[in-house]
Amino acid sequence: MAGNPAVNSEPAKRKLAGYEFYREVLGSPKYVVAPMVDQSELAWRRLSRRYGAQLIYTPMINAKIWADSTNKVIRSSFFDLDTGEEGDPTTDRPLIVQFCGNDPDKLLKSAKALEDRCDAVDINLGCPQEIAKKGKYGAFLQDDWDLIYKLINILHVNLSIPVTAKFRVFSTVEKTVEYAKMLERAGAQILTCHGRLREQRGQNAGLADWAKIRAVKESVSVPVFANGNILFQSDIEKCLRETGCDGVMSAEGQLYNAALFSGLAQDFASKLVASKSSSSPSAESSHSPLSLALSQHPRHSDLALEYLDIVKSLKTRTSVSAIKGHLFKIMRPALSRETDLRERLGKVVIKKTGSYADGVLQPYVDICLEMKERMDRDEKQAEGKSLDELVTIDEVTGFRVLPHWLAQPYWRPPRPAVSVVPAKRTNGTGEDRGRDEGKKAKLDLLASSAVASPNHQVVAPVIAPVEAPVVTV
Ligand SMILES: Cc1cc2nc3c(=O)[nH]c(=O)nc-3n(C[C@H](O)[C@H](O)[C@H](O)COP(=O)(O)O)c2cc1C
Repeated sequence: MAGNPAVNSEPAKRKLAGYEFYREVLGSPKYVVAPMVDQSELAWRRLSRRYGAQLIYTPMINAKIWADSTNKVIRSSFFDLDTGEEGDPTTDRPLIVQFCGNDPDKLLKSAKALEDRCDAVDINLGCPQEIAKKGKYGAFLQDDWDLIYKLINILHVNLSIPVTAKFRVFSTVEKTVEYAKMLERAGAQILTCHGRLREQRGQNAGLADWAKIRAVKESVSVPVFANGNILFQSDIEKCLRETGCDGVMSAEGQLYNAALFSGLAQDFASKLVASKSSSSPSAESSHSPLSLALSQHPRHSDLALEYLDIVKSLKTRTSVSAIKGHLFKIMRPALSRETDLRERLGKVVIKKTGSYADGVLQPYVDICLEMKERMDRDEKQAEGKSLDELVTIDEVTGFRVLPHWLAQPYWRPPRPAVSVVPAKRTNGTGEDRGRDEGKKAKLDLLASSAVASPNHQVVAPVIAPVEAPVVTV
């Protein structure tokens, strides 16, 4: 049943709701890939599912543009209905399609067009960008609760599938909780709580506040996903424990390492470890630190080539900007040293239309193959050393840096300098940030995680792409 007793209007026909929907339709996903403009596209979703992602959101679709446009090219740049690949029941599910917008009728019209191609429709209430301010959507709806209620409720009542919502926190726990309850009353059947404020974006992104996420989880009865502060696998378990949430959603951490979730879902673990350890030069046991590292942090040039193979195999056209963006991020650990390859990657020009058959993507493939050759060379040179010997600690953040041939998170040097404050809670949030204890941070932060060592909280280790400004939508 659409069983939220607080909901005003009941949907026209029965559909699963809340935990029933979460379990029976979605399969109780814990490891979730975030909606990302130009980055959670079909090809990336295929790759991510191979590496343990259990639920994925599409990039946000502008409901006004979709509803107003009859142009097939424009529409298919958001979601390709023709090939049948997007939302395919066997290869692209579970899938949540995300929309942004501020007009209930247009939102409904757009969502109706895709309701048969996904498991739920999400509303983006978190985008803090200028473009969202101008268009009055995303986080800029945060001040208009009546409108938000209408946006959610019209989908709740009229769609055959559930509606969900992704939102940012307010400056107080009380207001955040009140807001989350309103979203639930309106009919949202899953809430994703991004633990940052609307103002925390770009260089000021800072840390997400897990305490607020926990308060949200405790105050609603629908499933809640926690979003923010996930760089390494160790952060995932910690986040689930400290927020009590049903799942963890990652955006940037997963973009830099598509294997962020690998091995976490049980049935997936054995498959992955088997395939990766067989190609491990050391042929160590699958429980050895090295093979563990390889399953969680595969060789990035392999991931890049695998991604390109997927792009080539699809009838759905992946945008050139998406491909380039992914390659820069995936191979980032080595691009800062292989500067000629970085330059070549930046200069590749591919036509913005047409199929990728017949070697159109060969310039990218060549760069990745060249990268692979160089990484194999470097790895060979390190043969005989244990992973522990190869791991270094970033001077500024104190985080682990794995060998440069392995996929791993990237964080830009924090601005201003890393600040550390005594932790009042152990949730690793930025809520109590303040005093700058300068270099002490470097010594304290030998943790393998994005969030804090037990006694201190890091402020501002935000991951950012090297080739483009940060987008925290
Ligand atoms: C490249 C990129 C594109 C994004 N696009 C969207 C989007 O379309 N919709 C949305 O709700 N959030 C979007 N976001 C925000 C993420 O979904 C997520 O809330 C945010 O990055 C915080 O998660 P993280 O700390 O794991 O990166 C985007 C983030 C990035 C990095």
